[in-house]
Amino acid sequence: MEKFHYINGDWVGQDLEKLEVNNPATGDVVGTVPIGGKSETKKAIDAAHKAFPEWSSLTAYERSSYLKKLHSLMLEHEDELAELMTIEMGKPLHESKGEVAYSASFVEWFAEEGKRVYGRTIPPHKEKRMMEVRKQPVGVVGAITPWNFPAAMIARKLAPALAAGCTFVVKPPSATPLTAVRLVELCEEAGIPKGVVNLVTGKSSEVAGELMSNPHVRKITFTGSTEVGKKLMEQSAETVKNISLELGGHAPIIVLDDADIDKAVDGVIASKFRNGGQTCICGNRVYVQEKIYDDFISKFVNKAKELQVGNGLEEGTDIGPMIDKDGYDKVEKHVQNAISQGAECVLGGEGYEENGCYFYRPTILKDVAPGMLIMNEETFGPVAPIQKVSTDDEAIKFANQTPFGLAAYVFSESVRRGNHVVNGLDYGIVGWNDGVPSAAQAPFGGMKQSGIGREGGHEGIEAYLETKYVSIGL
Ligand SMILES: NC(=O)C1=CN([C@@H]2O[C@H](COP(=O)(O)OP(=O)(O)OC[C@H]3O[C@@H](n4cnc5c(N)ncnc54)[C@H](OP(=O)(O)O)[C@@H]3O)[C@@H](O)[C@H]2O)C=CC1
Ligand SMILES: O=C(O)CCCC(=O)O
Repeated sequence: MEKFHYINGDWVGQDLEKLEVNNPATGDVVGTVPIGGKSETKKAIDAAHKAFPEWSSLTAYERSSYLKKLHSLMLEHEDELAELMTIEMGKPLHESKGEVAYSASFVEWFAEEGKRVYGRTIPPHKEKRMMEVRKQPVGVVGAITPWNFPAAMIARKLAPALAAGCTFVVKPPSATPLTAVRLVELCEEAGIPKGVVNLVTGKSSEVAGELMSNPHVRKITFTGSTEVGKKLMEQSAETVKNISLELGGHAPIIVLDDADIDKAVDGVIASKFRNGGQTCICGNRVYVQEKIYDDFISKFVNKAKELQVGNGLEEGTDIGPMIDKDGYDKVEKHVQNAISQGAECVLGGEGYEENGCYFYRPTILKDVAPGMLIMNEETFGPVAPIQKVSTDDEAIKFANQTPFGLAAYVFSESVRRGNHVVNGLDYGIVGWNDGVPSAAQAPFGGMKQSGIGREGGHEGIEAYLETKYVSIGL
């Protein structure tokens, strides 16, 4: 499968050197994309800049109808998009299907939300004066996206940007560019005018370098590691760009002793093992109160041991491959570090290599301590470390111990105790008796070093709007 750049409505880059895309479950080459650099990115930005006046002057209703067409096309192509995603990223096919529907839900939500970009009037402090607040699109948007959600992380940036009247240049990840290109093909099929959506694949230092330094780009939206996010924040200072960052997480899961244990086990499995643990809001560590500690662990192990590891295309697979060897090595390092410092492995604890591809078995560690690597650094793999805690306040203290603040979870049947924990958590998203809180209509994003800004919900379109205050003398 040969795919290309999409710049100003043309598929280009046929003459450039190609990057091979591998299936992480088999090692097979499944496609190629061009290795673009500064000059291709500049052309894409110029096209987006040129398309901006016309696109931004359409009515919200006109932009909405393009997005609705895109939404229908995504659902029409659900099976094909899902298969492509599994082939290049590895997640089980049923999760890929879920991701296509999830991605389409952002397009649908923002097709409607664009119609609700309201300004306001302010009571003046003087006679013969009108004061009003208007909203306008921020301008050309540069989006840099990660491999773990190849479709959703583009859709939840592209849809609000386009709905707000912005034009768009996306740099997808090198590991999973094919799904991104297919989505952009559907944008073309939906009739979105040329120059409004552009895509450049290639060297992140060069493509992102141009996006960050080009003065025509007014907004950068990034999902990925905290390390790269910090670099982008520094680089955005030069041209003072509006920036949204959705960065790493280290989600704590607190299971209080009044929790419904079966419900908690299901919630922890859903949170922890979705996408093989390669999700920024996945539970990274579990705190369980002493009274239910042994009972919870035994039920958790019994359920988790049924999870099947393998090729995501095969029926029955629950956990696909790790994205690459670096991802696998990080998981192995965290597990070994915990065991060497006294944690007990009660399930899994190892992975395997097959044809140069890396798989990790669902793993549960008990009696983990706060100082271990796994309790502090993002693991991004199918490992659940469990620490025993006594009081609710002790659980809150440990939950807040890292510099991350994206998602956290609490399982409790008590309104008073659950609410106390929710209030104490320094996190942008909290699932209370809910292991999968994400939804297009809700704000998604983190506090502390997990990022800046929110995607989804009304906040998700605000991120692509400027506020203009107008004072009118009458
Ligand atoms: N918040 C989240 O959802 C995610 C968190 N992570 C965390 O990050 C770890 C590493 O994953 P990784 O894929 O390397 O994440 P990165 O942050 O490196 O990659 C995310 C995106 O940023 C691009 N990128 C990489 N380096 C730069 C740079 N210097 N300047 C601008 N853009 C850059 C990548 O491009 P390219 O692919 O071409 O290098 C990709 O498009 C994971 O193990 C996980 O802990 C990872 C992915 C998502
Ligand atoms: O950044 C991620 O890891 C993707 C988040 C998936 C979700 O929206 O739940």
